[in-house]
Amino acid sequence: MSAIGIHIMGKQFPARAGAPAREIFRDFRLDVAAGEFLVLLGASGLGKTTLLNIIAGLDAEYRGAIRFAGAPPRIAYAFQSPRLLPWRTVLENVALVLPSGTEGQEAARAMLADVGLAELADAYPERLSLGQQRRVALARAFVMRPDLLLMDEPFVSLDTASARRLRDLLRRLIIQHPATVLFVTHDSREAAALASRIVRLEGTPVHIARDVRVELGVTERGSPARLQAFLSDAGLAEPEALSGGA
Ligand SMILES: Nc1ncnc2c1ncn2[C@@H]1O[C@H](COP(=O)(O)OP(=O)(O)OP(=O)(O)O)[C@@H](O)[C@H]1O
Repeated sequence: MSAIGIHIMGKQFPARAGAPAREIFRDFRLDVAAGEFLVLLGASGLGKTTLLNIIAGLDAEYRGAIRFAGAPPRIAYAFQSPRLLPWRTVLENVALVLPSGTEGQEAARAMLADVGLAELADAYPERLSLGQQRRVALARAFVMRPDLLLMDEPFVSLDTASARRLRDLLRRLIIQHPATVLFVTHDSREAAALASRIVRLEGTPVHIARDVRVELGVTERGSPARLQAFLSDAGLAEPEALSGGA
């Protein structure tokens, strides 16, 4: 697990294709405690993916620093789309992130069983539904035993029931394999269903509008009415219904 200190003094994107230059972050600070399940909630286009990319080390074009307590963490990143390699089987897609050899294959097979896909190990991704592909992406993230798990809207575009099943699966996986999680979504009910802490981001440049601890039990997290009540009390309620709601 991993404690993280984020300080982005400046991050801009230059003008492109008619869009003006944009300052995404200016003197932005966020500390994340080890073992926290932190959901970053915010509207589309705000800079949430940019923040994950900076933390992951994929985007180094910013001023500031990301500090990790202790040894550099093992980071897994679940992207918005599952990003499976179509020419590799499901098993190979999961084993890809592990050293080659029998042990890796066995670990990948066990993780596929954990996400309920043992029978599809030898299938190719094109045969899988979007929900199944997202399960493979979860397996690929967890099989490397990450200290820090970055998740960028990993359940977007799923129907309500599939999104709920995947959230239940994610909660179970986190209990089995504890990690610090930074999870991006624009869906406040999804945030309340999963988070130990919700940080709502707003504005350009981005600032923290709300920073709320979530202390709901498993039963409460499964109740849309209870989640809605929590969100209203916390000042996080959305005016409109959102896709993939809890
Ligand atoms: N490489 C780039 N060059 C120029 N602008 C970019 C680039 N990447 C992102 N942007 C712009 O920066 C802003 C933030 O993008 P980002 O993808 O981080 O937002 P987001 O909050 O994750 O949105 P979404 O929920 O839609 O994914 C957007 O306006 C986007 O168009």
